Amino acid sequence: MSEPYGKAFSLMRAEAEPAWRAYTHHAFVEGLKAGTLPREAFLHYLQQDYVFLIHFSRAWALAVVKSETHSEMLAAVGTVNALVAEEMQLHIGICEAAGISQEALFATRERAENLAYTRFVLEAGYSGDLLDLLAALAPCVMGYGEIGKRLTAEATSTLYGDWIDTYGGDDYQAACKAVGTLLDDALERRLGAEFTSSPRWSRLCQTFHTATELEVGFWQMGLTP
Ligand SMILES: Cc1ncc(C[n+]2csc(CCO)c2C)c(N)n1
Repeated sequence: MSEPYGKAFSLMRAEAEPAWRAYTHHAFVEGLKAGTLPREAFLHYLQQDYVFLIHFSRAWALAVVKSETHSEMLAAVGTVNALVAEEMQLHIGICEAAGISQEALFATRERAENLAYTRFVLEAGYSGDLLDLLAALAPCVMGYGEIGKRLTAEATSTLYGDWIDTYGGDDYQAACKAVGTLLDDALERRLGAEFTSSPRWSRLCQTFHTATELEVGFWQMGLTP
């Protein structure tokens, strides 16, 4: 399928090249695929990502605040729940197995690349509407969906299999589709069916592009514990 996560996402992704490819094919990702990523880098990334998820949960909670319909609220609240109940749980589990306690995880000092990304997303939501916020959130959700799907098919090692299964699995792929539908519907509701002709479109694509670059920075941070 050429638009597995909806129409707007496909258009925004095309506008964000080559940053999109740098994000989804980063050396960190290729290391997960081949099992060559040093364990130390992976655990460092997971600890930072735990802090990232705390702020991302806040951003998705803001999407509930910025919703204008019940179905928008349902989609946003479903993501808040998936984040807090499942994704953060994955990090806690893997870190605990590696001897990093939940207290240590919570006390992780946030790296600047991490802080820049989540505060950029929150600011997009604070000063804008649901569209500005979703444009900043989409690269994270769909990027990991693409990476998970590709690595499920191409991985040559089982070392990072739990991580790959989480994002390549049916549940997560369904969540990406749901966010794609939320984005398409929210755009149509606010800007009309021809949303790419709206004067707001280029700014939304710019927000998506910046968030994509911040994802590249996050992977790069992961490689430098
Ligand atoms: C740097 C970074 N980017 C994206 C994700 C993936 N992710 C974060 S929130 C969310 C949506 C709800 O599941 C998803 C998929 C991550 N973990 N870390």
